[in-house]
Amino acid sequence: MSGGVPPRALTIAGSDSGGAAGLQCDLRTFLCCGVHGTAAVTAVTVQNSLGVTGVHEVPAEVVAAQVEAVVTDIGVGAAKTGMLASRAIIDAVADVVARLGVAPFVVDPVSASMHGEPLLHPDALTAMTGRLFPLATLVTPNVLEARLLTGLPVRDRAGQVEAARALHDLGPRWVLVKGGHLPPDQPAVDVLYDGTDVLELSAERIPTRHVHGTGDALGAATTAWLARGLDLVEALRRGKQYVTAAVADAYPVGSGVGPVGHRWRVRDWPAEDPPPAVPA
Ligand SMILES: Nc1ncnc2c1ncn2[C@@H]1O[C@H](COP(=O)(O)OP(=O)(O)O)[C@@H](O)[C@H]1O
Ligand SMILES: Cc1ncc(COP(=O)(O)OP(=O)(O)O)c(N)n1
Repeated sequence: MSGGVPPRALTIAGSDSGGAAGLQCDLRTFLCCGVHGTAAVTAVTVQNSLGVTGVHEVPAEVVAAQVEAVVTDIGVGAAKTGMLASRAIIDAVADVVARLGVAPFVVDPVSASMHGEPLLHPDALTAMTGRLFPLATLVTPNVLEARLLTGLPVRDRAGQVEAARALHDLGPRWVLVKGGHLPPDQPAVDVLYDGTDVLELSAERIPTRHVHGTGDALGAATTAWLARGLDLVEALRRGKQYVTAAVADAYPVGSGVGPVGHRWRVRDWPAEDPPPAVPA
């Protein structure tokens, strides 16, 4: 990334104090994909490997101001959303993204932590689908979010396709229904739908309990590759490769669920050595 202006990507997301998911995961992934990362913080969560015990929301106008400050000065080649917390924040994000023409725009409709604590007020769901989905290049619900948003059972691949079709009717260009939460005997298959064709992105399910941050890693890597100019399908293929490698590189920290790993991208730095000095 030396010399010249690097590609830039923006995450509009919450902070995970445990460092596994949220904007910490997104910024780490952006770097690992060769992109300068920027962040508009939506909420501060009190979170570790065992779960979320507190949420402090950022005022909606401050979230929008962060987006505007980044877009109008640094520039944004692609953006993603993570935890948006409230209807007011969703409305503010939709307004500023539409006004500034932020695109491509990846919307991960994060509704709960992997331990089940809510990360989105229930009354914000209609704003998510009504305001944000029509602006989205890609929406990336997991199986639980697809159930919540459609009311469909979504138990297998056929259910993923049915949900993707229903969600596509709400206005996004592409829908990806992720398969990480399907039963462990099924492969990790994500279903992509563009209104006409269904494409499967499949990977072997890696047997680990340390899967905190999978959704964010997939969305952020895809956003990074969009910022680098790839088309959606190729960016998503690389995002899927990234998250599969990250799950394979997951590690335990804390006494609960550990994070997916990003160290495979910097393997050339021996663990015992400091990273190269930054020139003054
Ligand atoms: N054990 C696993 N092995 C390989 N890939 C996985 C595993 N668990 C999740 N994934 C992949 O991680 C990505 C995120 O999926 P998912 O866990 O469903 O989303 P979220 O993190 O939003 O709940 C998807 O590409 C999914 O297929
Ligand atoms: C602050 C914050 N944002 C998002 C999440 C959920 O992360 P995600 O990668 O979508 O899901 P898991 O793979 O961790 O289930 C979070 N926990 N905190």
